[in-house]
Amino acid sequence: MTDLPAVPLLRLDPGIPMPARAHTGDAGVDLCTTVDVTLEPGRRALVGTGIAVALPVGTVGLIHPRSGLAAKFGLSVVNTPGTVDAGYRGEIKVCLINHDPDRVVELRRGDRIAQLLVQKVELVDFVEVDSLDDTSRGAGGYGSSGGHAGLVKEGS
Ligand SMILES: O=c1ccn([C@H]2C[C@H](O)[C@@H](COP(=O)(O)OP(=O)(O)OP(=O)(O)O)O2)c(=O)[nH]1
Ligand SMILES: [Mg+2]
Repeated sequence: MTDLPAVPLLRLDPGIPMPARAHTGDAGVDLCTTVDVTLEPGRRALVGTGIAVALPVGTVGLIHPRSGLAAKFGLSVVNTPGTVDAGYRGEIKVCLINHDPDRVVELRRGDRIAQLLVQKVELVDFVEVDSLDDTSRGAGGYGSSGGHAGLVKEGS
């Protein structure tokens, strides 16, 4: 399903299973926490996954939240998606955050807490210039195309 060779993966914690896809064709492999974590509302924690990888140059690992945990418990990743550089050989870690305003999130060692996607990435160079070409968007951004009126109620 890919023209890339299998990615070398070191299991730093033998008690944690190989990352795996829940279903054939899934974009990501699930990552587990190596530690129990209790996250009070609004709190975050950096947790280990027990794995290290050697991604091919020209690819990047992206750490995404799991949608089920996000929808059910408000659990997400602070820096989503986390960036795992091809040259990184340390343990992949995940900076989890509890976005739920009221409920504590309790995670146990071995729970699947996030997912790792591997994508090809262009390693472009940058060249300094004096001006940029004209486009219809120009410098417009951050809502310049409209569509936000009425989304926020007066006084909120
Ligand atoms: O969710 C993440 C994000 C990053 N990393 C590791 C792999 C990545 O290659 C390295 C550096 O990440 P990043 O470049 O996002 O962090 P930084 O704050 O810029 O650190 P550095 O100065 O080390 O680049 O940390 C993780 O294990 N998990
Ligand atoms: Mg960096």
